[in-house]
Amino acid sequence: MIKVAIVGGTGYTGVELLRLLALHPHARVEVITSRSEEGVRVADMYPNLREHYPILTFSVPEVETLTACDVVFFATPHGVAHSLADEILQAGTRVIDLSADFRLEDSEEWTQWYGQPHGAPHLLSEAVYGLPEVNRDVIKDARLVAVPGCYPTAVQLALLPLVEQGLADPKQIIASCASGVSGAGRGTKLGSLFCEAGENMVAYGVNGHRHLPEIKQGLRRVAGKSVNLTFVPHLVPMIRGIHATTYATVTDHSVDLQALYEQYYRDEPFVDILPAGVFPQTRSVKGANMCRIAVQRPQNGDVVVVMAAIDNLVKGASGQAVQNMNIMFGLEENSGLQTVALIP
Ligand SMILES: NC(=O)C1=CN([C@@H]2O[C@H](COP(=O)(O)OP(=O)(O)OC[C@H]3O[C@@H](n4cnc5c(N)ncnc54)[C@H](OP(=O)(O)O)[C@@H]3O)[C@@H](O)[C@H]2O)C=CC1
Ligand SMILES: CC(=O)N[C@@H](CCC(=O)OP(=O)(O)O)C(=O)O
Repeated sequence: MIKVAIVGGTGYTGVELLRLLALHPHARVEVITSRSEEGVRVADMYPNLREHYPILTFSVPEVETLTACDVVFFATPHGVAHSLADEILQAGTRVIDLSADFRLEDSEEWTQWYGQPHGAPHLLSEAVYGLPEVNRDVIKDARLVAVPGCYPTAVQLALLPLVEQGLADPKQIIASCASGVSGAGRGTKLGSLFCEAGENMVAYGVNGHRHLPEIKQGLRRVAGKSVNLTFVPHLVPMIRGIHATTYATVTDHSVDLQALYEQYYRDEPFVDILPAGVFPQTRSVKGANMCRIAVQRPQNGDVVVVMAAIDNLVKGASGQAVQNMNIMFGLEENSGLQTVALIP
């Protein structure tokens, strides 16, 4: 059994890790941290988990308690993994970070977007970007994995085949995305209140969202050159879900894009290319570690529209984190991830 510690267990991605790992055949959560709920049993805070974690209790442990585990997940705000990752890695325990601390390869760019100094720039060269569809071979041997953000997961999976094959004009790619409110985390925020977000749709970060450099970095790595991306996120009245609609100008009209996408993702357990004319719905991935994608070139014109839907807390965070753990520990990639989406 892989011994797991979760730092930040009371947040939405933390409890989603608990849900997925509860049924994982080869991993057991031994330590779960929280400063605000120290001493409270998981079973008392999250009644859906009662029978799975009857005695596990939130704690504020010494770092030695974390390093007694095989892997530590960080489900914390930016900056927390910076301060602890080095010591944990030095003790021989692996780190899977759900925050953005190790996603950008350039520490100065990170500082510019996250508004604080990078706390562990010396670890960036070994951090592996945990998008298995691109980096599976490197993830296998990684000690430190940076799990992609939710929007970056959806947008990159939507665009990878086009960009890698040089079929999208890099001068102008657009991603218009919508997120459920759980994307903002569990902390009290005015914009997450029911009366604010419950019946409303609003764009934000239009002048520059911190996921923009992450998506551009990922696309640049597969394209071998920079892409000019316009990224506009929206908050919509859902609890979970990301829907990405991406637009690109096609450079070669002779390519059968449906066939390209089916071929590109044919061996991917967690990417589903929908049949032509069927479009992804967020409810078709709710609770599941799955990205459903549709590709369409309206009226056979110059523009291709690629749509992707994920659950921000699963393929957009905790499910992808468990997928990374499975790869790092040589397990079946779908261990503990065979959940079926909830409709309605
Ligand atoms: N929500 C989402 O859809 C996604 C989130 N992410 C990223 O995952 C991370 C967690 O997100 P989410 O679960 O939504 O966040 P939440 O705000 O819901 O939870 C944050 C957790 O971190 C703990 N925490 C806060 N500050 C510290 C600290 N200084 N030291 C230790 N623990 C701390 C909190 O517990 P306590 O205060 O009790 O210690 C809480 O358990 C973030 O970096 C987020 O950006 C990534 C993809 C998707
Ligand atoms: C709705 C909402 O507020 N979403 C968050 C993104 C959540 C996420 O995936 O981001 P990180 O892991 O990079 O923090 C936002 O726009 O900042």
